Amino acid sequence: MSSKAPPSQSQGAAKDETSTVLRRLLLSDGRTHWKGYALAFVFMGLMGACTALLAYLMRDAVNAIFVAPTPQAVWAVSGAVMLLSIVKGASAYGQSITMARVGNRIVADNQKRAFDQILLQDASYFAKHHTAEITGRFSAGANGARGALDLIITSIGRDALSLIMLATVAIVQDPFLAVIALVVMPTAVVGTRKLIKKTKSLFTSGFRSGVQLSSIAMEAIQGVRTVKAYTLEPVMRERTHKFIDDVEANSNRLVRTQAKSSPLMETLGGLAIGGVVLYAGYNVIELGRSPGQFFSVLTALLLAYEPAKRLARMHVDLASHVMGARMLFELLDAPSPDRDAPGVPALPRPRGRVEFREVVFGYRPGESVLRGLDLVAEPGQTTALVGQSGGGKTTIINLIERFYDPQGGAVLIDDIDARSVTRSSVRANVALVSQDVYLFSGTVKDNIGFGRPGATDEEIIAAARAAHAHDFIMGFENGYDTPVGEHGAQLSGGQRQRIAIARAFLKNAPILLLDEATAALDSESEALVQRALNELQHQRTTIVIAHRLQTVVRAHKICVVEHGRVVEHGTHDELIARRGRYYGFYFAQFAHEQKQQEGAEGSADAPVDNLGETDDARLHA
Ligand SMILES: Nc1ncnc2c1ncn2[C@@H]1O[C@H](COP(=O)(O)OP(=O)(O)OP(=O)(O)O)[C@@H](O)[C@H]1O
Repeated sequence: MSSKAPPSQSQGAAKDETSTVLRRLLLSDGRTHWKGYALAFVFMGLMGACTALLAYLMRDAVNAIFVAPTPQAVWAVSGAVMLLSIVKGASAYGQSITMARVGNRIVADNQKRAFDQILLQDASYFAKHHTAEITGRFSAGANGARGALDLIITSIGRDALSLIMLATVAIVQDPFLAVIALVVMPTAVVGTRKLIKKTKSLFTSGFRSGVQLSSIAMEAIQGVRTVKAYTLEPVMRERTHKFIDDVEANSNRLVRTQAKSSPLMETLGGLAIGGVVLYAGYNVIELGRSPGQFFSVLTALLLAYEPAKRLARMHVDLASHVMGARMLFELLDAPSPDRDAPGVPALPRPRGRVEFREVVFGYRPGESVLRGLDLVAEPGQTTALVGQSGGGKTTIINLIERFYDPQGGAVLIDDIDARSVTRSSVRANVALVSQDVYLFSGTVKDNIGFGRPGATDEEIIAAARAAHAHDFIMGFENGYDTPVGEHGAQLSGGQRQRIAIARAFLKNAPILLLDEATAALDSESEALVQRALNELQHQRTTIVIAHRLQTVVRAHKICVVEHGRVVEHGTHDELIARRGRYYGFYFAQFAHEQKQQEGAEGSADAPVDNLGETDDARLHA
């Protein structure tokens, strides 16, 4: 199947797209900042007028010096030239300051809008799009919007205005000479259409390779421990260098394409000036006319050269900005699935009963992960989810947090369908502590404080004490003001966990979700974290995912989740007595741990805590 549209159609579409993007930019950011742009326009008009007057004065300057030398005239002309230059310089300053301020504001506004929109995306969006692509759109988009508006305003305000005024000077001085100048401009614009198309496609492929480059560089940096541990440096270097080369080659192609409009202008400009010299020479030498006129037109032409060149390639330069702005609009126009419908009430603080009623859910169409799952977690009790890997335990947690909504059945909190209340009110009543603790750059205090923005220092310290984190925090030289490093890199796994638990203490939500919170810790850290967790669970509805069954034997209820259903539930003793799936898991794990303790060869590599890897035959032994 060919993806290429017929040339005329695609050209039409590209033109349409450009004008749609520009219209939208002018009506949104352009309209918002019209006062700033109007001021910049005034400065640009002044600059154009000064430029034109300078060209005009060339006639009097030449005549006052060479044709009929008069000291007073020379003084007058040079004074006027100086004055005009001062006004022009001041206007140029005013114009660039105004444009920069407006431009920076547009970038800032659009980045805010884009970021807010990113936050309104749901978990599936982040699963589909790489972080580098999202951040790339975020910055390229905002800068594209600014660049496109900048270019249009300066092209019209500065270049077109200067050009018109200079053309007027040329016409006033010598209409015939002016005609030569006026022929140049439109001719120079012809032939840029192809360049525009090429620029757009190069911009898009450049953006793509840029995103790929940032993503692999980002991954290599974030996963630097794995890279070093597996001596993957050469592989990473090769992959990254290849993308860097691609980006470089693409940038060179883009510059070459955009620069192609210059030689055209260069040639035409030269021809025009040559023509003017010939005509003027004939007039002065053969017909005895004053050279002042000729110099004035020549100056006007020379001064018109740069703005004309910029105008001639404006369309080509605009193309990449338009593509950037389009990316921004695509992001801003994306649906906001994580936004609540207007008028949806908030969930009142619940007692914390969580019920899954025949819940059906899949991440991808046609692939059910939860298949009519029923589950009840009673208020104030601990309910453990155990079962094979991929059975759907984390998915259950994702649905309670409303990271996703079920496609069938309902998740109820105190008998209220979670979909009928705002997402933020559901999340405000749920605290999640998982194996991968995410710490933000900032201090220990900031990170605990995220549990409840606005909490006082005393409350933060109390939460840290409850999480058995206070002592190690006070052991740091700067105590609570110690920076945690990127992603908490300056803390140990157990310390990060306890900060996360302190955050959950501070949040004080009635529902607590623990997703294998102690799985990654050594036994010493685990004991401390477990103590903190036990205290955190007190009087809260706790749903805990655990692969290490020892950690959940005291749970009020244990549910075995398999293939998206609860296949067995009860207390540890009940399930052991039943001799079903749980019984098999438990004894297989118990036997495995004992074997490990005895130092049995070969068993150390087998996963202790991953029920999915356990042999079924052994389970039922
Ligand atoms: N974002 C996602 N997109 C598509 N499929 C997903 C996504 N997250 C999970 N899955 C799939 O859903 C199924 C259930 O995953 P889930 O993480 O809930 O299992 P789990 O019981 O928690 O497993 P484990 O014990 O290994 O953590 C798996 O088959 C997994 O591949």
